[in-house]
Amino acid sequence: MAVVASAPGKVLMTGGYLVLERPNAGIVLSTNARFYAIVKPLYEEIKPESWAWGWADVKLTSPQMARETMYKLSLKNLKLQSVSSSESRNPFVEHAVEYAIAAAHATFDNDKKDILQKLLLKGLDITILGCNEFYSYRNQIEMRGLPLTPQSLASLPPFTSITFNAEDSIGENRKPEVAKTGLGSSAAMTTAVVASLLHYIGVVNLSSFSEDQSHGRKDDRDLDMVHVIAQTAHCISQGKVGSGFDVSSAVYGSQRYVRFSPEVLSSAQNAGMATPLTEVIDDVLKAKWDHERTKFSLPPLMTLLLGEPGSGGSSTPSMVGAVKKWQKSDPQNSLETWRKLSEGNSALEMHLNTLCKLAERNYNVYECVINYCSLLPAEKWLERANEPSQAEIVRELLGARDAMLGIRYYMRKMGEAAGIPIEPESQTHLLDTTMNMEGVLLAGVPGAGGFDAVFAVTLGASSENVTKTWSSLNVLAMLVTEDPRGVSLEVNDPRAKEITAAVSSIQLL
Ligand SMILES: Nc1ncnc2c1ncn2[C@@H]1O[C@H](COP(=O)(O)OP(=O)(O)O)[C@@H](O)[C@H]1O
Ligand SMILES: C[C@@](O)(CCOP(=O)(O)OP(=O)(O)O)CC(=O)O
Repeated sequence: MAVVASAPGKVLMTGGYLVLERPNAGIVLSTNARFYAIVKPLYEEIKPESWAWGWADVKLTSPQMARETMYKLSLKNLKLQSVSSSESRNPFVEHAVEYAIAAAHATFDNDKKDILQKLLLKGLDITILGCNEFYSYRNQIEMRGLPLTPQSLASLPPFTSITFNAEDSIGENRKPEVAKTGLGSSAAMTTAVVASLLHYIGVVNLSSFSEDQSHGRKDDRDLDMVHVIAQTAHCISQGKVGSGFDVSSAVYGSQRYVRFSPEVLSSAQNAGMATPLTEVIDDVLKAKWDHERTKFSLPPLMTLLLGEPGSGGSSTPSMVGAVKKWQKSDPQNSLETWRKLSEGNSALEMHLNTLCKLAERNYNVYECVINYCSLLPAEKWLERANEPSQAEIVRELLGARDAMLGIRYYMRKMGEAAGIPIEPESQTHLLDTTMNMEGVLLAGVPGAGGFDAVFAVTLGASSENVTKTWSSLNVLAMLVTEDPRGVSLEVNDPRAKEITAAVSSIQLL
Protein backbone atom coordinates (compact mmCIF):
# COMPACT_ATOMS: atom_id res chain seq x y z
CA MET A 1 0.00 0.00 0.00
CA ALA A 2 1.00 3.65 -0.14
CA VAL A 3 3.78 4.82 2.14
CA VAL A 4 3.88 8.52 3.02
CA ALA A 5 6.93 10.01 4.72
CA SER A 6 7.78 13.62 5.43
CA ALA A 7 10.89 15.63 6.31
CA PRO A 8 11.18 19.20 7.60
CA GLY A 9 12.73 22.35 6.17
CA LYS A 10 15.32 24.23 8.26
CA VAL A 11 16.71 27.55 9.40
CA LEU A 12 20.48 27.69 10.01
CA MET A 13 20.58 30.15 12.87
CA THR A 14 24.36 30.18 13.41
CA GLY A 15 27.29 28.74 11.50
CA GLY A 16 26.70 29.93 7.93
CA TYR A 17 29.89 29.19 5.88
CA LEU A 18 31.87 28.19 9.00
CA VAL A 19 29.93 24.93 9.27
CA LEU A 20 31.45 23.92 5.94
CA GLU A 21 34.69 23.23 7.83
CA ARG A 22 35.06 20.81 10.73
CA PRO A 23 35.00 21.26 13.71
CA ASN A 24 32.85 24.42 13.46
CA ALA A 25 29.30 23.85 14.63
CA GLY A 26 26.06 25.19 13.24
CA ILE A 27 22.77 25.52 15.06
CA VAL A 28 19.93 24.44 12.85
CA LEU A 29 16.27 24.61 13.72
CA SER A 30 13.88 22.40 11.84
CA THR A 31 10.51 23.86 11.00
CA ASN A 32 6.85 23.00 10.57
CA ALA A 33 7.33 23.34 6.78
CA ARG A 34 7.48 19.75 5.58
CA PHE A 35 8.12 17.97 2.33
CA TYR A 36 6.06 14.84 1.66
CA ALA A 37 6.77 11.86 -0.56
CA ILE A 38 4.09 9.32 -1.37
CA VAL A 39 5.24 5.98 -2.77
CA LYS A 40 2.89 3.30 -4.09
CA PRO A 41 2.82 0.66 -6.81
CA LEU A 42 1.95 1.84 -10.32
CA TYR A 43 0.16 -1.40 -11.25
CA GLU A 44 -1.83 -3.89 -9.24
CA GLU A 45 -0.32 -6.81 -11.11
CA ILE A 46 3.17 -7.34 -12.48
CA LYS A 47 3.17 -6.61 -16.22
CA PRO A 48 4.39 -9.77 -18.03
CA GLU A 49 6.67 -7.79 -20.37
CA SER A 50 8.50 -6.28 -17.38
CA TRP A 51 9.63 -9.78 -16.35
CA ALA A 52 11.04 -10.36 -19.76
CA TRP A 53 12.88 -7.08 -20.07
CA GLY A 54 13.99 -6.59 -16.50
CA TRP A 55 12.77 -3.01 -16.42
CA ALA A 56 10.43 -1.44 -13.90
CA ASP A 57 8.33 1.64 -14.61
CA VAL A 58 8.78 4.64 -12.35
CA LYS A 59 6.47 7.62 -12.45
CA LEU A 60 7.40 10.83 -10.68
CA THR A 61 4.75 13.47 -10.17
CA SER A 62 5.34 16.97 -8.85
CA PRO A 63 1.87 18.54 -8.89
CA GLN A 64 3.18 21.94 -7.79
CA MET A 65 5.50 22.13 -10.77
CA ALA A 66 2.90 20.53 -13.05
CA ARG A 67 5.52 17.92 -13.91
CA GLU A 68 5.05 14.24 -14.55
CA THR A 69 8.06 12.20 -15.60
CA MET A 70 8.21 8.56 -16.65
CA TYR A 71 11.36 6.52 -16.15
CA LYS A 72 12.48 2.98 -16.75
CA LEU A 73 14.47 1.46 -13.90
CA SER A 74 16.92 -1.23 -14.97
CA LEU A 75 16.68 -4.09 -12.51
CA LYS A 76 20.14 -5.13 -13.57
CA ASN A 77 22.22 -2.05 -12.93
CA LEU A 78 19.58 -0.17 -10.87
CA LYS A 79 19.88 2.96 -13.03
CA LEU A 80 16.97 5.12 -14.11
CA GLN A 81 16.42 6.23 -17.66
CA SER A 82 14.01 9.02 -18.38
CA VAL A 83 11.49 8.48 -21.15
CA SER A 84 10.17 12.04 -20.83
CA SER A 85 11.68 15.32 -22.01
CA SER A 86 14.90 16.35 -20.25
CA GLU A 87 13.57 19.62 -18.78
CA SER A 88 11.13 17.78 -16.51
CA ARG A 89 13.88 15.72 -14.85
CA ASN A 90 14.59 15.89 -11.16
CA PRO A 91 18.16 14.77 -10.30
CA PHE A 92 17.49 14.84 -6.55
CA VAL A 93 14.68 12.32 -6.77
CA GLU A 94 16.46 10.26 -9.45
CA HIS A 95 19.50 9.76 -7.23
CA ALA A 96 17.29 9.18 -4.19
CA VAL A 97 15.51 6.34 -6.01
CA GLU A 98 18.66 4.74 -7.42
CA TYR A 99 20.58 4.87 -4.14
CA ALA A 100 17.66 3.68 -2.01
CA ILE A 101 17.22 0.61 -4.20
CA ALA A 102 20.98 0.05 -4.26
CA ALA A 103 20.92 0.19 -0.44
CA ALA A 104 18.40 -2.65 -0.48
CA HIS A 105 20.66 -4.69 -2.75
CA ALA A 106 23.66 -3.96 -0.56
CA THR A 107 21.89 -5.14 2.61
CA PHE A 108 19.36 -7.82 1.54
CA ASP A 109 19.88 -11.58 1.34
CA ASN A 110 18.72 -13.40 -1.80
CA ASP A 111 15.19 -14.13 -0.54
CA LYS A 112 14.61 -10.49 0.24
CA LYS A 113 16.09 -9.50 -3.12
CA ASP A 114 13.49 -11.72 -4.85
CA ILE A 115 10.67 -10.07 -2.94
CA LEU A 116 12.09 -6.66 -3.82
CA GLN A 117 12.28 -7.60 -7.51
CA LYS A 118 8.58 -8.49 -7.52
CA LEU A 119 7.64 -5.31 -5.71
CA LEU A 120 9.61 -3.18 -8.16
CA LEU A 121 8.03 -4.92 -11.15
CA LYS A 122 4.70 -3.45 -10.03
CA GLY A 123 6.28 -0.09 -10.78
CA LEU A 124 6.85 2.87 -8.50
CA ASP A 125 4.44 5.77 -8.37
CA ILE A 126 6.12 8.65 -6.50
CA THR A 127 4.44 11.96 -5.71
CA ILE A 128 6.32 14.84 -4.09
CA LEU A 129 4.69 17.77 -2.31
CA GLY A 130 6.33 20.70 -0.52
CA CYS A 131 4.46 22.89 1.96
CA ASN A 132 3.76 26.41 0.75
CA GLU A 133 6.31 27.78 3.24
CA PHE A 134 9.17 26.53 1.05
CA TYR A 135 8.13 28.88 -1.74
CA SER A 136 7.57 32.57 -2.15
CA TYR A 137 4.00 33.64 -2.80
CA ARG A 138 4.53 37.35 -2.34
CA ASN A 139 3.88 38.06 -6.00
CA GLN A 140 0.60 36.17 -6.01
CA ILE A 141 -0.50 37.90 -2.81
CA GLU A 142 0.36 41.30 -4.24
CA MET A 143 -1.30 40.47 -7.57
CA ARG A 144 -4.48 39.40 -5.82
CA GLY A 145 -4.46 42.73 -3.93
CA LEU A 146 -4.31 40.92 -0.58
CA PRO A 147 -2.53 42.46 2.44
CA LEU A 148 1.02 41.21 3.17
CA THR A 149 -0.03 39.23 6.23
CA PRO A 150 0.21 35.62 7.40
CA GLN A 151 -3.59 35.48 7.08
CA SER A 152 -3.25 36.06 3.32
CA LEU A 153 -0.72 33.23 3.16
CA ALA A 154 -3.10 30.98 5.10
CA SER A 155 -5.81 31.65 2.53
CA LEU A 156 -3.73 30.03 -0.24
CA PRO A 157 -4.67 26.43 -0.97
CA PRO A 158 -2.19 23.91 0.47
CA PHE A 159 0.56 22.81 -1.94
CA THR A 160 -0.08 25.76 -4.25
CA SER A 161 1.73 25.84 -7.61
CA ILE A 162 5.27 27.17 -7.45
CA THR A 163 6.29 30.45 -9.09
CA PHE A 164 9.32 30.24 -11.33
CA ASN A 165 11.68 33.23 -11.30
CA ALA A 166 11.96 34.98 -14.68
CA GLU A 167 14.49 33.16 -16.85
CA ASP A 168 16.63 36.25 -17.45
CA SER A 169 17.18 36.68 -13.70
CA ILE A 170 18.40 33.11 -13.09
CA GLY A 171 22.10 32.32 -12.76
CA GLU A 172 25.34 33.40 -11.11
CA ASN A 173 24.77 35.62 -8.09
CA ARG A 174 21.18 36.11 -9.08
CA LYS A 175 18.00 34.18 -8.52
CA PRO A 176 17.35 30.44 -8.29
CA GLU A 177 14.99 28.61 -10.68
CA VAL A 178 11.99 28.68 -8.36
CA ALA A 179 10.95 31.53 -6.06
CA LYS A 180 12.02 29.89 -2.80
CA THR A 181 12.22 31.13 0.75
CA GLY A 182 15.45 29.30 1.66
CA LEU A 183 14.10 26.55 3.92
CA GLY A 184 15.99 23.81 2.09
CA SER A 185 13.38 22.32 -0.21
CA SER A 186 15.81 20.10 -2.09
CA ALA A 187 17.22 18.52 1.10
CA ALA A 188 13.77 17.95 2.59
CA MET A 189 12.51 16.59 -0.75
CA THR A 190 15.44 14.17 -1.13
CA THR A 191 15.10 13.02 2.48
CA ALA A 192 11.33 12.48 2.22
CA VAL A 193 11.74 10.41 -0.96
CA VAL A 194 14.57 8.31 0.51
CA ALA A 195 12.64 7.73 3.75
CA SER A 196 9.39 6.70 2.09
CA LEU A 197 11.13 4.49 -0.45
CA LEU A 198 13.42 2.76 2.08
CA HIS A 199 10.36 2.06 4.22
CA TYR A 200 8.31 0.91 1.22
CA ILE A 201 10.94 -1.60 0.10
CA GLY A 202 11.64 -2.76 3.66
CA VAL A 203 15.20 -1.52 4.21
CA VAL A 204 14.07 0.44 7.27
CA ASN A 205 11.02 0.44 9.46
CA LEU A 206 10.00 3.96 10.34
CA SER A 207 6.83 3.02 12.23
CA SER A 208 8.29 4.26 15.50
CA PHE A 209 8.95 7.61 13.82
CA SER A 210 5.33 8.44 13.23
CA GLU A 211 3.78 11.42 14.98
CA ASP A 212 1.86 9.42 17.59
CA GLN A 213 4.72 7.07 18.45
CA SER A 214 7.69 9.37 18.49
CA HIS A 215 8.25 8.95 22.25
CA GLY A 216 8.93 5.26 22.23
CA ARG A 217 11.81 5.11 19.74
CA LYS A 218 14.62 2.79 20.66
CA ASP A 219 17.54 3.67 18.47
CA ASP A 220 18.32 5.74 15.45
CA ARG A 221 19.79 3.02 13.22
CA ASP A 222 16.99 3.29 10.68
CA LEU A 223 17.32 7.06 10.62
CA ASP A 224 21.08 6.73 10.16
CA MET A 225 20.42 4.67 7.02
CA VAL A 226 18.00 7.34 5.73
CA HIS A 227 20.63 9.97 6.50
CA VAL A 228 23.50 8.31 4.64
CA ILE A 229 21.42 7.61 1.54
CA ALA A 230 19.74 11.03 1.49
CA GLN A 231 23.03 12.85 2.09
CA THR A 232 24.74 10.95 -0.70
CA ALA A 233 21.87 11.54 -3.13
CA HIS A 234 21.71 15.24 -2.25
CA CYS A 235 25.43 15.85 -2.70
CA ILE A 236 25.72 13.93 -5.95
CA SER A 237 22.65 15.71 -7.39
CA GLN A 238 23.98 19.13 -6.41
CA GLY A 239 27.38 18.27 -7.81
CA LYS A 240 29.02 19.57 -4.64
CA VAL A 241 29.57 18.47 -1.08
CA GLY A 242 28.04 21.11 1.18
CA SER A 243 28.13 20.88 4.95
CA GLY A 244 25.05 18.68 5.07
CA PHE A 245 23.30 20.52 7.91
CA ASP A 246 20.16 20.71 5.78
CA VAL A 247 19.91 16.94 5.20
CA SER A 248 20.85 16.22 8.81
CA SER A 249 18.06 18.45 10.13
CA ALA A 250 15.63 17.02 7.57
CA VAL A 251 16.39 13.57 9.00
CA TYR A 252 16.86 14.21 12.72
CA GLY A 253 15.24 17.62 13.35
CA SER A 254 16.62 20.63 15.29
CA GLN A 255 20.21 20.14 16.40
CA ARG A 256 23.73 21.43 16.88
CA TYR A 257 25.59 20.04 13.88
CA VAL A 258 29.24 19.44 12.99
CA ARG A 259 29.77 18.27 9.44
CA PHE A 260 30.98 14.87 8.19
CA SER A 261 34.44 14.56 6.59
CA PRO A 262 33.85 14.93 2.84
CA GLU A 263 35.92 11.75 2.17
CA VAL A 264 33.00 9.55 3.23
CA LEU A 265 31.45 10.37 -0.14
CA SER A 266 34.53 9.82 -2.27
CA SER A 267 33.42 6.47 -3.70
CA ALA A 268 30.10 8.00 -4.83
CA GLN A 269 31.88 11.03 -6.26
CA ASN A 270 34.51 9.04 -8.08
CA ALA A 271 32.24 6.28 -9.36
CA GLY A 272 32.39 5.92 -13.13
CA MET A 273 29.43 4.96 -15.31
CA ALA A 274 30.48 1.33 -15.10
CA THR A 275 30.86 1.11 -11.30
CA PRO A 276 27.99 -0.98 -9.92
CA LEU A 277 25.71 1.17 -7.78
CA THR A 278 25.49 -1.53 -5.11
CA GLU A 279 29.24 -1.34 -4.71
CA VAL A 280 29.15 2.45 -4.42
CA ILE A 281 26.42 2.36 -1.78
CA ASP A 282 28.09 -0.48 0.08
CA ASP A 283 31.24 1.69 0.35
CA VAL A 284 29.29 4.73 1.43
CA LEU A 285 27.41 2.76 4.07
CA LYS A 286 30.67 1.37 5.45
CA ALA A 287 32.46 4.73 5.43
CA LYS A 288 33.28 6.46 8.70
CA TRP A 289 30.47 8.98 9.04
CA ASP A 290 31.90 11.30 11.64
CA HIS A 291 29.33 14.10 11.76
CA GLU A 292 28.20 15.16 15.23
CA ARG A 293 24.69 15.89 16.24
CA THR A 294 23.68 17.22 19.64
CA LYS A 295 20.24 18.03 20.91
CA PHE A 296 19.35 21.69 20.58
CA SER A 297 16.13 23.61 20.86
CA LEU A 298 15.13 27.18 21.61
CA PRO A 299 14.53 27.97 25.28
CA PRO A 300 10.87 27.91 26.38
CA LEU A 301 8.54 30.80 25.52
CA MET A 302 10.69 31.83 22.56
CA THR A 303 9.29 31.85 19.04
CA LEU A 304 11.08 31.58 15.74
CA LEU A 305 9.69 33.99 13.15
CA LEU A 306 10.58 34.28 9.49
CA GLY A 307 9.93 37.34 7.37
CA GLU A 308 10.13 37.49 3.63
CA PRO A 309 11.40 40.84 2.40
CA GLY A 310 10.54 39.84 -1.13
CA SER A 311 13.23 39.31 -3.70
CA GLY A 312 12.90 35.66 -4.68
CA GLY A 313 15.91 34.22 -2.83
CA SER A 314 19.64 33.97 -3.47
CA SER A 315 21.80 31.40 -5.16
CA THR A 316 23.87 29.79 -2.39
CA PRO A 317 26.57 27.94 -4.39
CA SER A 318 27.87 31.16 -5.97
CA MET A 319 28.01 32.83 -2.54
CA VAL A 320 29.98 29.90 -1.10
CA GLY A 321 32.37 30.11 -4.08
CA ALA A 322 33.02 33.80 -3.39
CA VAL A 323 33.77 33.19 0.29
CA LYS A 324 36.19 30.38 -0.57
CA LYS A 325 37.97 32.63 -3.08
CA TRP A 326 38.36 35.34 -0.44
CA GLN A 327 39.76 32.82 2.07
CA LYS A 328 42.43 31.88 -0.45
CA SER A 329 43.29 35.42 -1.43
CA ASP A 330 43.39 36.85 2.11
CA PRO A 331 44.15 34.01 4.53
CA GLN A 332 45.12 36.21 7.46
CA ASN A 333 42.06 38.46 7.58
CA SER A 334 39.66 35.70 6.69
CA LEU A 335 41.00 33.51 9.50
CA GLU A 336 40.59 36.37 11.95
CA THR A 337 37.01 37.03 10.83
CA TRP A 338 36.18 33.33 11.10
CA ARG A 339 37.66 33.20 14.58
CA LYS A 340 35.45 36.08 15.67
CA LEU A 341 32.43 34.47 14.05
CA SER A 342 33.15 31.18 15.72
CA GLU A 343 33.41 32.92 19.11
CA GLY A 344 30.09 34.68 18.50
CA ASN A 345 28.40 31.44 17.46
CA SER A 346 29.64 29.63 20.59
CA ALA A 347 28.60 32.53 22.81
CA LEU A 348 25.07 32.59 21.39
CA GLU A 349 24.77 28.84 21.80
CA MET A 350 26.01 29.05 25.38
CA HIS A 351 23.54 31.81 26.35
CA LEU A 352 20.61 29.91 24.85
CA ASN A 353 21.64 26.72 26.63
CA THR A 354 22.00 28.59 29.92
CA LEU A 355 18.52 30.07 29.43
CA CYS A 356 17.14 26.54 28.98
CA LYS A 357 18.77 25.55 32.27
CA LEU A 358 17.51 28.65 34.10
CA ALA A 359 13.99 27.91 32.85
CA GLU A 360 14.30 24.37 34.14
CA ARG A 361 15.64 25.51 37.50
CA ASN A 362 12.88 28.01 38.24
CA TYR A 363 10.21 28.19 35.61
CA ASN A 364 8.07 30.76 37.43
CA VAL A 365 10.83 33.35 37.59
CA TYR A 366 11.80 32.60 33.98
CA GLU A 367 8.22 32.98 32.77
CA CYS A 368 7.77 36.23 34.65
CA VAL A 369 10.97 37.72 33.13
CA ILE A 370 10.11 36.61 29.60
CA ASN A 371 6.62 38.03 29.92
CA TYR A 372 7.71 41.48 31.07
CA CYS A 373 10.60 41.59 28.57
CA SER A 374 8.16 40.73 25.80
CA LEU A 375 6.49 44.11 26.34
CA LEU A 376 9.68 46.20 26.42
CA PRO A 377 12.56 47.08 24.11
CA ALA A 378 15.83 45.40 25.15
CA GLU A 379 17.42 48.48 26.72
CA LYS A 380 14.67 48.49 29.38
CA TRP A 381 14.92 44.77 30.28
CA LEU A 382 17.47 45.08 33.05
CA GLU A 383 15.77 48.09 34.67
CA ARG A 384 12.71 46.00 35.37
CA ALA A 385 14.56 43.11 37.04
CA ASN A 386 13.85 43.47 40.74
CA GLU A 387 15.66 40.49 42.16
CA PRO A 388 19.00 38.75 41.40
CA SER A 389 17.37 35.66 39.90
CA GLN A 390 15.52 37.86 37.40
CA ALA A 391 18.65 39.87 36.60
CA GLU A 392 20.54 36.64 35.95
CA ILE A 393 18.03 35.68 33.26
CA VAL A 394 18.03 39.16 31.71
CA ARG A 395 21.83 39.14 31.54
CA GLU A 396 21.69 35.90 29.57
CA LEU A 397 19.09 37.39 27.22
CA LEU A 398 21.27 40.45 26.69
CA GLY A 399 24.31 38.22 26.21
CA ALA A 400 22.48 36.34 23.45
CA ARG A 401 21.59 39.65 21.79
CA ASP A 402 25.15 40.92 21.94
CA ALA A 403 26.47 37.66 20.52
CA MET A 404 24.01 38.00 17.63
CA LEU A 405 25.06 41.60 16.99
CA GLY A 406 28.68 40.42 16.85
CA ILE A 407 27.80 37.59 14.47
CA ARG A 408 25.96 40.03 12.21
CA TYR A 409 28.89 42.46 12.26
CA TYR A 410 31.39 39.82 11.15
CA MET A 411 28.99 38.28 8.63
CA ARG A 412 28.65 41.73 7.03
CA LYS A 413 32.41 42.12 7.11
CA MET A 414 32.87 38.74 5.43
CA GLY A 415 30.32 39.69 2.76
CA GLU A 416 32.05 42.99 2.04
CA ALA A 417 35.46 41.32 1.83
CA ALA A 418 34.18 38.53 -0.42
CA GLY A 419 32.17 40.95 -2.53
CA ILE A 420 28.81 39.28 -1.93
CA PRO A 421 25.64 40.46 -0.17
CA ILE A 422 25.63 38.20 2.93
CA GLU A 423 23.78 40.82 4.97
CA PRO A 424 22.91 43.39 2.31
CA GLU A 425 22.04 46.92 3.42
CA SER A 426 18.31 46.44 2.99
CA GLN A 427 18.45 43.42 5.31
CA THR A 428 20.64 45.31 7.83
CA HIS A 429 18.02 48.02 8.03
CA LEU A 430 15.22 45.49 8.51
CA LEU A 431 17.17 43.49 11.11
CA ASP A 432 18.11 46.60 13.12
CA THR A 433 14.50 47.78 13.11
CA THR A 434 13.34 44.31 14.15
CA MET A 435 15.88 44.00 16.97
CA ASN A 436 14.68 47.33 18.34
CA MET A 437 11.06 46.20 18.61
CA GLU A 438 9.56 45.28 21.99
CA GLY A 439 10.16 41.68 22.97
CA VAL A 440 12.58 40.81 20.15
CA LEU A 441 15.58 38.84 21.38
CA LEU A 442 17.50 38.67 18.13
CA ALA A 443 17.27 38.72 14.36
CA GLY A 444 19.54 37.72 11.52
CA VAL A 445 19.96 36.35 8.02
CA PRO A 446 19.88 32.55 8.13
CA GLY A 447 22.37 30.23 6.46
CA ALA A 448 24.33 31.80 3.65
CA GLY A 449 22.43 35.08 4.05
CA GLY A 450 21.51 37.15 1.03
CA PHE A 451 17.97 38.04 0.07
CA ASP A 452 16.21 34.95 1.46
CA ALA A 453 13.76 35.36 4.35
CA VAL A 454 15.21 36.79 7.61
CA PHE A 455 14.63 35.21 11.01
CA ALA A 456 13.83 36.63 14.43
CA VAL A 457 13.51 35.04 17.85
CA THR A 458 10.83 36.73 19.94
CA LEU A 459 9.84 36.49 23.58
CA GLY A 460 6.40 35.54 24.91
CA ALA A 461 3.49 36.95 22.98
CA SER A 462 5.45 39.71 21.21
CA SER A 463 5.53 37.85 17.88
CA GLU A 464 2.08 39.16 16.99
CA ASN A 465 3.26 42.78 17.12
CA VAL A 466 6.42 41.97 15.17
CA THR A 467 4.29 40.36 12.47
CA LYS A 468 2.10 43.47 12.26
CA THR A 469 5.05 45.85 12.12
CA TRP A 470 6.73 43.71 9.45
CA SER A 471 3.60 43.89 7.37
CA SER A 472 3.68 47.72 7.55
CA LEU A 473 7.34 47.55 6.44
CA ASN A 474 6.39 45.47 3.40
CA VAL A 475 7.81 42.29 4.94
CA LEU A 476 5.65 39.19 4.79
CA ALA A 477 5.71 37.17 8.03
CA MET A 478 5.65 33.52 7.05
CA LEU A 479 3.62 30.76 8.66
CA VAL A 480 6.80 29.05 9.85
CA THR A 481 7.53 27.95 13.40
CA GLU A 482 10.20 25.76 14.93
CA ASP A 483 9.27 22.08 15.04
CA PRO A 484 12.05 19.83 16.34
CA ARG A 485 10.76 16.68 14.60
CA GLY A 486 12.82 15.10 11.84
CA VAL A 487 11.64 12.42 9.42
CA SER A 488 8.17 11.13 10.10
CA LEU A 489 6.02 8.38 8.71
CA GLU A 490 2.59 9.81 7.91
CA VAL A 491 -0.72 8.03 8.07
CA ASN A 492 -2.34 9.76 5.11
CA ASP A 493 -1.77 11.70 1.94
CA PRO A 494 -1.14 15.23 3.33
CA ARG A 495 -3.58 16.71 0.84
CA ALA A 496 -6.49 15.16 2.74
CA LYS A 497 -5.29 16.59 6.06
CA GLU A 498 -4.30 19.99 4.67
CA ILE A 499 -7.74 20.52 3.16
CA THR A 500 -9.31 20.10 6.59
CA ALA A 501 -6.70 22.42 8.17
CA ALA A 502 -7.14 25.06 5.46
CA VAL A 503 -10.90 25.06 5.89
CA SER A 504 -10.58 25.60 9.64
CA SER A 505 -7.97 28.35 9.21
CA ILE A 506 -10.22 30.17 6.73
CA GLN A 507 -13.03 29.96 9.27
CA LEU A 508 -10.70 31.56 11.82
CA LEU A 509 -9.92 34.60 9.65
N1 LIG B 1 7.81 20.68 -5.22
C1 LIG B 1 8.90 20.41 -5.94
N2 LIG B 1 8.85 19.56 -6.97
C2 LIG B 1 9.96 19.27 -7.68
N3 LIG B 1 11.17 19.80 -7.46
C3 LIG B 1 11.28 20.67 -6.46
C4 LIG B 1 10.16 21.02 -5.64
N4 LIG B 1 10.59 21.88 -4.71
C5 LIG B 1 11.90 22.10 -4.92
N5 LIG B 1 12.33 21.38 -5.98
C6 LIG B 1 13.70 21.33 -6.52
O1 LIG B 1 14.60 21.83 -5.57
C7 LIG B 1 15.31 22.97 -6.11
C8 LIG B 1 15.53 23.99 -5.02
O2 LIG B 1 16.49 23.51 -4.18
P1 LIG B 1 17.60 24.44 -3.56
O3 LIG B 1 18.20 25.32 -4.61
O4 LIG B 1 18.49 23.59 -2.75
O5 LIG B 1 16.70 25.39 -2.69
P2 LIG B 1 16.39 25.31 -1.19
O6 LIG B 1 17.09 26.47 -0.56
O7 LIG B 1 14.90 25.43 -1.01
O8 LIG B 1 16.91 23.98 -0.78
C9 LIG B 1 14.42 23.49 -7.21
O9 LIG B 1 15.17 24.17 -8.17
C10 LIG B 1 13.81 22.20 -7.75
O10 LIG B 1 14.69 21.58 -8.63
C1 LIG C 1 26.80 28.69 3.36
C2 LIG C 1 26.37 27.40 4.04
O1 LIG C 1 27.14 27.22 5.21
C3 LIG C 1 24.94 27.49 4.52
C4 LIG C 1 23.89 27.65 3.46
O2 LIG C 1 22.67 27.72 4.13
P1 LIG C 1 21.30 28.11 3.47
O3 LIG C 1 20.28 27.83 4.53
O4 LIG C 1 21.35 29.52 2.98
O5 LIG C 1 21.21 27.08 2.29
P2 LIG C 1 20.32 26.92 0.98
O6 LIG C 1 19.10 26.17 1.43
O7 LIG C 1 21.16 26.11 0.07
O8 LIG C 1 19.99 28.30 0.48
C5 LIG C 1 26.58 26.25 3.07
C6 LIG C 1 26.51 24.87 3.73
O9 LIG C 1 26.56 24.78 4.96
O10 LIG C 1 26.43 23.88 2.99
